[in-house]
Amino acid sequence: GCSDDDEKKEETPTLYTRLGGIDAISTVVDDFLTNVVADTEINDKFEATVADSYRTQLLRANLIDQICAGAGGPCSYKGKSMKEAHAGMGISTVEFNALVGDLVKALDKNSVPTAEKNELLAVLGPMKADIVED
Ligand code: HEM
Repeated sequence: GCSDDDEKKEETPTLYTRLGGIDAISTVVDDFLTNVVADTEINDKFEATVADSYRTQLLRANLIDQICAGAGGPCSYKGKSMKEAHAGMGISTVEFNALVGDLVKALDKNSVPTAEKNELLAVLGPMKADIVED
């Protein structure tokens, strides 16, 4: 009946909501891409992307959708699988970690709290196996 126990508990909002929704995620992705392009450890791999504004915008849109969807938001990722997208690039663990560092910097710049930061990294971390080739 009406006991408190039967009532719907306050559910924790999705990670998507706690990150601040699509606008906040888009800002993080923009800062992330800025960091990547400035990161001499990995920016050689993005030379062709940066030289082509269509490719840059597509990458931005795919990253926003991927993070939104992975965080439980109302987006669907329409890009390639991580294996397909990175095949033959020879990405190393060192480079993978550098890119994650660039994402962490972007999350910190936007004051994303530790819990949400770690949850997002836990969504992306398992993709390493499909991206790194060393
Ligand atoms: C968790 C880590 C990573 C995630 C979530 C991720 C995500 C993505 C996504 C969503 C795409 C677009 C796929 C498509 O076009 O359909 C992409 C492409 C790409 N990624 Fe990654 N990536 C990661 C790590 C890396 C690393 C470590 C490097 C290199 C150091 C890298 C280099 C690239 C390049 C060069 C492209 C192609 C961009 C273009 O289309 O011009 N990625 N990645």
